[in-house]
This record gives sequence, structure tokens and C-alpha cells, in this order.
Amino acid sequence: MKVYYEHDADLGFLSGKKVAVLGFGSQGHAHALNLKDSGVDVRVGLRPGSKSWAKAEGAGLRVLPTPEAVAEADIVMVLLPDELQAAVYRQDIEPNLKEGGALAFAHGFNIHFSQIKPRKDLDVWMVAPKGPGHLVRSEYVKGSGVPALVAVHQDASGSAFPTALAYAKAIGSARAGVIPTTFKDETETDLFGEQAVLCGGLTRLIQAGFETLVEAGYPPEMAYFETVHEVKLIVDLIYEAGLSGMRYSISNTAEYGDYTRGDLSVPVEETKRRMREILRQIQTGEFAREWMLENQAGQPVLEAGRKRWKAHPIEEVGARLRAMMPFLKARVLEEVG
Ligand SMILES: NC(=O)c1ccc[n+]([C@@H]2O[C@H](COP(=O)([O-])OP(=O)(O)OC[C@H]3O[C@@H](n4cnc5c(N)ncnc54)[C@H](O)[C@@H]3O)[C@@H](O)[C@H]2O)c1
Ligand SMILES: CC(C)(O)[C@@H](O)C(=O)O
Ligand SMILES: [Mg+2]
Ligand SMILES: [Mg+2]
Repeated sequence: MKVYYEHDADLGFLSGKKVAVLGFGSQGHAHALNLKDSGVDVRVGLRPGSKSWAKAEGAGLRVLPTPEAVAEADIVMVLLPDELQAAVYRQDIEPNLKEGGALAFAHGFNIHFSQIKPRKDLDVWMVAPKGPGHLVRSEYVKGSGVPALVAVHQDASGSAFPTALAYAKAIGSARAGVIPTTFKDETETDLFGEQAVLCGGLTRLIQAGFETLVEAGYPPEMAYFETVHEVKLIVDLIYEAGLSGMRYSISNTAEYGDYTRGDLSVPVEETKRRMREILRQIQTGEFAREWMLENQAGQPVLEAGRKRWKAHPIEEVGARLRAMMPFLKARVLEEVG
């Protein structure tokens, strides 16, 4: 498979183009600021009264109400919560986006699950960073980038792909690698990754480790350092040098324990059986239907999950310990509260 890098992408495909970034959340602030720093003509579209308005203006961006931002744009990047995109598309985007414009996404959910059926005259493409928005910004500022997937759903202009590639370059992703794919594959793998491994899986592994130690009588502070804080240090080694690189750095004792006890903690075959069920629910659209119903009901499960996890002891001890580490000026801390 070809992986695209900076020399494969031509920023010329964005020159003379006006880009509207809708939303100033995790991805929105990162795209808008990276585009601006890459010399792209960018404006941010928000709802009047949005809390993000002053923040975006404070960061030196031009902010307009969504319909006006769309009306003056050649490219509209939709960085609103997935569950709101279809309504905003119908109300603010479709009636205002110029003939022959481009509609862009950072995730394929609404196109793949047919929540948005875009006008035929539009280019429809995606640049989906494989990482949280706060890192899309901080990696860019460091001179590096977060890899991304690029896909084209409609190519009315004939230049959707190189334009998407140019956009990926402008947000820093081509520094790390850009993989061409389809909306279907991006949507299914992205949902699988966040549910099974990155978010759902990892938090449960951490939870189980922390609770096992605490229930066995060890101090929660020790349990936190061992099963939460150090995860990053180990993952950093995997990120830089792969599983073998990580195993080179740890002691032989740790490495032997890893090979002989890891499967007792996460029984791989059984876990894969369960992960295939997660994947099935994604591929059949079962997860998407459930998520849309959850939204129609006002997100009760999402809210309950937030409340329950906020009250977990791991969060109390974590907040206390992190407050003693001034170097942990968390990117999201001000927003998390
Ligand atoms: N969070 C991530 O790191 C991440 C990573 C890859 C892809 N994505 C995708 O990026 C998209 C955006 O997700 P996010 O997590 O950055 O969203 P977010 O919840 O962090 O931010 C959404 C923004 O939209 C604004 N908004 C809400 N309703 C609006 C409306 N009606 N009109 C205008 N603005 C409105 C909010 O104020 C906020 O600024 C989604 O498609 C998501 O799947 C997110
Ligand atoms: C950052 C993630 C988990 O990769 C993204 O897919 C998201 O939806 O936030
Ligand atoms: Mg996702
Ligand atoms: Mg993802």
C-alpha cells in the first residue's frame, strides 16, 4: 500500500481556495490553527453564542455564523459532533455551499451510514487524523504530525484526491504518513479501534489492574503510578520503537513476565472472539442505529457513563497525583475542569 508523505502532496491545490472549518472543538481548533499556520485562507463557522467563539477569535481566527462561513467557502470541513452533523448539513450547509464546492469530514460516520446524502455537484472527501485533536495541534507545533487516512466519496471536480492530500499536508499529517482508503473502511476501523482497543479496551485494562491492586490492599497512589501513569511511558516506547523496542528497554524480568503472564491477563483468543462481536455490530450498522437512538433520547447512556466514571476512585487519586506534577500541563485540563 502506498503511504503518502509531504513530497507527494501539493499545497497548490488549496491556493486561492477558502476553507471553512465548522466547529472549534477537539479537531476543529487543531485543523483551523494548523491550516492558518500553513498559510491557508481559513475561517471558522460557529453558532452565534457558542462558547468557542471568543476562543477562536482569541487565537487569531476569523469567526462567522455557520451559514455565512459556508457561503463564502470553497471547502467546508465539518468538525461538529458526529451526531449533529446531519441536521447542520440540512439546515446550514446544503442551502449555502456553492455549486461545485467541497464537503469534507474527519470521520466517515454520516456518509457511510447515509445520514448525509450530499448534493451531486459537490466533491466529498475525508481527512481523518488517527489521533486526538489536541495532539493534531501540539504535534504540528512541534514540527511533527499525526498520521491520517484520506478517502474520496464523490469526485465532481476531478481533483478531490490531490485536494484532500493537500489538506492533510496543511494540518501536518503528511509529515507522519497519509493512507488512502474508503469511507467504509475508515468508519469501521475507526469505530472498532476506539471501542475495542484505544478507549473502551485500554480503560478497562487500566481499571482492572488498578482495582486488583487496591482490592488486594495496596495504596491507590501506588496502584495509580503502576497501572495508569506508567502506561504512557511504556506506550511511548512502543510508539517510537515498536513492541520489540519497548521490550528491549524493560528488564529481562519484566520481559519474561510479559511473555508468560500477559495472556492470563488478556486471553488473546477469547478477547479476539469478543472483538469480532464488536466489529460485527459496527459492520451491520447495529452500533450506528443504537447511537442514533441514544441521541434521539437525549444521550442518557452517555451522560450516565460520564457520571459513573468521574466518580471512580482512579479519578480522585489521579487528579491529586497529577496536581503534584507541574510538567503535566494537560492539553485538555482547562476544558475538562
Ligand atoms: N476528537 C477527536 O480527536 C477526533 C479524531 C478524529 C476524528 N474526529 C471526528 O471529528 C469530528 C469532530 O469531532 P470532535 O471530537 O472534534 O468534536 P467536539 O465535540 O470536540 O467539537 C465540536 C464543536 O462543534 C461545535 N458545535 C456544536 N454544534 C454546533 C452547531 N450546530 N453549529 C456549529 N458548531 C457547533 C461545538 O461548540 C464544538 O466547538 C467528528 O466527525 C469526529 O468523529 C474526532
Ligand atoms: C481520537 C480517536 C479515538 O481516534 C477518534 O476516532 C475519535 O473519535 O475521537
Ligand atoms: Mg472516532
Ligand atoms: Mg480514531
